[in-house]
Amino acid sequence: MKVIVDNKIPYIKEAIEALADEVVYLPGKEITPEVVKDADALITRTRTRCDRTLLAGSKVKFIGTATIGFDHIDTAYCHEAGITWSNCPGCNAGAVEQYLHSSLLLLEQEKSIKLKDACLGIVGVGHVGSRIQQLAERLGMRVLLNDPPRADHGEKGFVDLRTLACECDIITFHTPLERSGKYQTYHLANESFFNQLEKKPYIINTSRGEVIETEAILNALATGKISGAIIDVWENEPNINLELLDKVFIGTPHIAGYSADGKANATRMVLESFCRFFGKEMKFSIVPPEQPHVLYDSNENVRQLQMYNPHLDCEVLRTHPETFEQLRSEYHLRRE
Ligand SMILES: NC(=O)c1ccc[n+]([C@@H]2O[C@H](COP(=O)([O-])OP(=O)(O)OC[C@H]3O[C@@H](n4cnc5c(N)ncnc54)[C@H](O)[C@@H]3O)[C@@H](O)[C@H]2O)c1
Ligand SMILES: O=C(O)[C@H](O)[C@H](O)COP(=O)(O)O
Repeated sequence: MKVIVDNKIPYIKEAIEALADEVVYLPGKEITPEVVKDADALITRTRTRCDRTLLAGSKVKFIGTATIGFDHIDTAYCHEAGITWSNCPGCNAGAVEQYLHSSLLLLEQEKSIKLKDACLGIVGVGHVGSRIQQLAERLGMRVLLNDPPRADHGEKGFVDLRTLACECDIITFHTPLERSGKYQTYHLANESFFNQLEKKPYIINTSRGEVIETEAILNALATGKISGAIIDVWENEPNINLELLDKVFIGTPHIAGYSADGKANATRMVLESFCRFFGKEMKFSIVPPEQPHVLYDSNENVRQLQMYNPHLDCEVLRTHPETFEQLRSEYHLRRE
């Protein structure tokens, strides 16, 4: 069996080489139709678009993406072509929670937002959003939740986006990228959304860049409809809008989910799916490296920012925005 593996998936080598006859490691962008033609399986990340162009005429039967998001997989085409695919739900939700926690503390320390008096709006309350809800409640914030698919399933406790727009001091996006349909999220935050905002909130996006319309958020920043933004995901990565990078409070190169713990979860989960599909025994143990010995501060907030301060990632990106993809692929995976 031949498997193509994205060469930036950590902790996978020993396990996959024990499971497959031939393993080819490549950068995500170099996984081409030529390469996948005689492969049985792909283990990818978000950097490989898996669609008809890549897969037509190939032997591929299984695609596992070692990520939460799967908007890079054309699931309708996979269904049509009889290709089974899987993602890793929740694998790096803890890392995104860490990113949000540090970001909220920085808003309090540097932008004079009193978290205990503030209202946080969460758009999309799935694996990540639910953790952010619990985090915000621990921080003493008032929380409003928006999740139309869950509300339509009869679940209680959700409000519409307009209510979030009217009442929130901070609004954070955690939806999948849906380009069309009843629950479209493509450009969910557009001109009309920003026009509804009443409290000049801060906007946070760690979901997918296309959930926020770049021109609309730039306009909202310029006209003071929002007080600022924290942006980890961008339209058109890696060629991001430099004016937006310049204007945001914090801008990072799509690394909110980049913890060693989250990456190990992803690798383990993708291998488990692979084994389930091919009927192989799961003999591997994928764990992140041991925690480094660091003397952490006894104050909880200081310790949180000591463990992860997104300003540092922002500084590097602002200095060299042209290295967006390199900053990601060479990222020093942090610990949760
Ligand atoms: N920046 C990063 O490094 C990073 C890391 C992890 C996940 N992500 C992204 O974060 C997003 C959330 O991940 P998750 O694991 O929580 O996904 P999830 O599927 O568990 O949850 C998404 C939630 O959004 C809801 N939703 C769908 N359409 C909606 C709409 N139109 N309006 C409001 N809510 C809607 C769903 O009902 C669901 O509850 C995804 O886009 C994922 O790709 C980014
Ligand atoms: O969807 C996800 O899990 C995240 O966006 C993740 O951080 C993307 O990871 P990558 O494709 O860069 O490995």
